[in-house]
Amino acid sequence: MTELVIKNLSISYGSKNILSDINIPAFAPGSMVGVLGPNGVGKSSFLRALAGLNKYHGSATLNGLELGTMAHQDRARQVGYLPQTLPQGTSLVAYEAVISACRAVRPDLSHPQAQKLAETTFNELGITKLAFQPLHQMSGGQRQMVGLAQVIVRAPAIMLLDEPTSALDLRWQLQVLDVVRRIARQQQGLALMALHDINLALRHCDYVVLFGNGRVLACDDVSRVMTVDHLKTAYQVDGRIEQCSQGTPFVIVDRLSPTPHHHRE
Ligand SMILES: Nc1ncnc2c1ncn2[C@@H]1O[C@H](COP(=O)(O)OP(=O)(O)OP(=O)(O)O)[C@@H](O)[C@H]1O
Repeated sequence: MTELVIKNLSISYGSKNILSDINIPAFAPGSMVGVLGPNGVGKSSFLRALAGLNKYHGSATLNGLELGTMAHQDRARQVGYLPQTLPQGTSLVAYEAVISACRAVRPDLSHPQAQKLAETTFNELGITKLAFQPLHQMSGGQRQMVGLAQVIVRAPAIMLLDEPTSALDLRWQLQVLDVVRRIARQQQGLALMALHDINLALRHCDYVVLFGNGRVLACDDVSRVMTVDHLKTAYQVDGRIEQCSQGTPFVIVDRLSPTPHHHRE
């Protein structure tokens, strides 16, 4: 059971307000949640706040515990965060990096158990070929997948993934989102993912939180969240919401909106 409840949350840097009045009711456990919105709206800041890396006002509780003040070790166990840009990496090989991520927060596992878990995770993500490659010799996409493996082995209640597919080609985007979905379902946890590709989000998420103009424009079931108005308000584009032959909504962008809404600084 994983319950994330966000009430009157706001995030600012100094006197600069980024997001305010964020109220998000609990999502059904096992859900994939897309965090969408234009560049600079605050998606990363929001995920970082939930990960305990940015201060916030208001409340964000995980199973009743305030994320901002949770003990470091508890948060490391409960909250898995994948940053947007991963460090260049060390000369550690992927397998070692994943095992040490696991051992850091799961003293419950013996070394052989951690090894087994790392192997299973590499298999599941389809990246066994990378296991013995040093991180600093990897491509951006390969490092992104190893970073995700580090999150997955920790088996957190919530995964906060900042653009987890940004460096991945089409096939790997699907592979990664399928694995994240399976894990979220199995563990009855939550995966919150900042995504730029609206159609990828509409296809893979259960819910979408859409930020625009410093607040939540919409937070709803994926089938209802995206509207022509929201596209215009959030992204200043004119577009349409169509349905593909399999019933999934998708967005077609026709043009930039002729009368752009005020752009947030
Ligand atoms: N450490 C910081 N100090 C001051 N301002 C910051 C800091 N980090 C981010 N910002 C500002 O906060 C706003 C939100 O940034 P954030 O990275 O959260 O947006 P985003 O929605 O993730 O953007 P993108 O889609 O481009 O990654 C931006 O205006 C950015 O300039």
